[in-house]
Amino acid sequence: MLLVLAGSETPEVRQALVKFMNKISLGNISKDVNFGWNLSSDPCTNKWEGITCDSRRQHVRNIVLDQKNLGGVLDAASVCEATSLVVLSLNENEIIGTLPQEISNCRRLTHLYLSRNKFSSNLPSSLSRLSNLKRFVISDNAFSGQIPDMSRISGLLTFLAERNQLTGQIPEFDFSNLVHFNVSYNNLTGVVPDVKGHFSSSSFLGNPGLCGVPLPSTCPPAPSPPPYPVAKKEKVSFFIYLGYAILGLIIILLLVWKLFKCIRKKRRKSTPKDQNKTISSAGESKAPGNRSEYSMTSPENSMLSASFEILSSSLANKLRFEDLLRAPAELIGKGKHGSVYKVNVNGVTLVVKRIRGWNISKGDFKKRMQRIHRMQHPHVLPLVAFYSSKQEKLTVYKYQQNGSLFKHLHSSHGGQVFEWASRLAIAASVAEALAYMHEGLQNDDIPHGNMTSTNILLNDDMEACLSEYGLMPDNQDQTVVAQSDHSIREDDLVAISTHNAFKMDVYSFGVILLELLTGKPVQASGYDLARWVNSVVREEWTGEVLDKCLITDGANEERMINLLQVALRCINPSPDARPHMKEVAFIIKSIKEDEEKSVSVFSSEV
Ligand SMILES: Nc1ncnc2c1ncn2[C@@H]1O[C@H](COP(=O)(O)OP(=O)(O)OP(=O)(O)O)[C@@H](O)[C@H]1O
Repeated sequence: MLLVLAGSETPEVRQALVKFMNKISLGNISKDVNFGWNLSSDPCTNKWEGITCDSRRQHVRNIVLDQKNLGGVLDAASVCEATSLVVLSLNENEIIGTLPQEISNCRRLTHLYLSRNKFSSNLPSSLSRLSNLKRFVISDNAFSGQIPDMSRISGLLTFLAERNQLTGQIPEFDFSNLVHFNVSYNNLTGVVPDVKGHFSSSSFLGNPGLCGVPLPSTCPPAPSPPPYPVAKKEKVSFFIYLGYAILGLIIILLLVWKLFKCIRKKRRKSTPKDQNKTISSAGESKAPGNRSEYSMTSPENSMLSASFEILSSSLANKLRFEDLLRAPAELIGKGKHGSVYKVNVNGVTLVVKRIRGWNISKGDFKKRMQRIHRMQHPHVLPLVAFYSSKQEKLTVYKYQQNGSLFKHLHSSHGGQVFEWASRLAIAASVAEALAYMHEGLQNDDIPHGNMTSTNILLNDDMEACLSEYGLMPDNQDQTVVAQSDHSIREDDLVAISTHNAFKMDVYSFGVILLELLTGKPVQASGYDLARWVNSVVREEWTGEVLDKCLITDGANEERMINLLQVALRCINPSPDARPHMKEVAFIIKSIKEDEEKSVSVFSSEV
């Protein structure tokens, strides 16, 4: 009779798995009906012991055979025929022999647990090809030889190899990423590598030939290089030349110091003259942190002031355009559309964005800024004032000392995790704000135009505010569009309509969600976040894109995946297939509510 096993592993895979089981169990266990591993059944639909499959019960994902009294050898070539295998756990058995090179055929393997067995011989060099590996545990075996180079496995979180017979030096590891690392009680030698303060001596103890921090034994000084046989005469002339060189250096330093003093004197004298520069010729500092002075010529004074409008009533009494221009300004950034200055006026710290090259009339700019200002939302940073002349436009906002989302995601905070709940709250606030603005400004054709994590600022209560709404020149800056929407081909640019510009905001918001979920910057040295996430997800390794520090911090993976699905919809290459921000905001709000409920249930249980 022909046995038909619908939607299951192929006969070849089943055969390979049974072969693996025969070898690892020394041929005894396949006869044991309780294990159920045989050719007339299917590992997923007939639930072979120790096997779990994917949700559609088609492919083997995990093999967990801990404490099963297995005393044979590991046939890696056979078990890796199950190409979707993610977890292989064989802890606490009596398995003998080697870990074969063919283990690298298990390309998707993320967890490999082999502790407390009788494995021996060298670890295979092919381990470095298991690029998805997160946890590797081989403690309490008799592995010998050198630890292979696993530094290319960027997602490795655990490497536990204590109580083996490993020799040689500890190779390079990405210690800033590793969460668990232990090579104690082996025969390793040499200097302990820089573990960046992440691991204590207990990870290295019991290796008599190891030395250096964090172990108590200091390493002997490196042998000094053999003395260079220099003739006495040569030595003397060397010192003479050295003397000349030092003298020359002192003279040069003296000259530079004199020159510097002269320039400073001249500058002090010429300061009153420089203050007559107009705003359009005011010097821009070349690097953030330098100071530059705004100032204006008196004949134009009244004309310039007339183009200046204050919108925030709380600052209206205090702020005069002249004060703003005269105040010392610190350049804090140069973006695609101009420069940003931090200015202190009458005790209030403001940010002035100087927009260049926007071909919009004074009147249209004024109407646009007033329209945006009327929208008011708690998560949109209000405009304090604006200025418009033919050559340039200025917008003024209150300075947000907690900085941008970009800064919080991508700068180090002393090892502190930017926690999942905060990231989700930011996603929800920004989605809500953007949905509100889109709805109110749809008829005026004013999208945000430049949604980036640098334009999401955190206020004094660490709540997200959307900044610089509507500052992108309408459809003018096509290269900006092309840069931020990677789905748009250059020859399609002419076709970009305002409708698409709103959908562009949705795309850019999706990318911000990816930044929140992965903790990775949008672009760095040739790599592109949206493209990378799409490629990993296509390979069905969805969970792999999530920020590791969130996972180790106990963030809920299911809700992260839900948010990832929203992000993927937003970055759909086809603008029309992207959802409206209103729908996006609704979904994120419900994910956030789920999160809050689970936290409150958890705290009431505690
Ligand atoms: N109101 C503000 N308070 C504090 N920091 C701000 C404020 N506005 C802008 N910044 C910060 O100033 C820097 C420069 O801002 P800018 O908007 O020019 O840069 P960008 O967002 O990288 O470029 P662009 O918006 O032109 O694409 C950014 O780091 C931004 O987060």
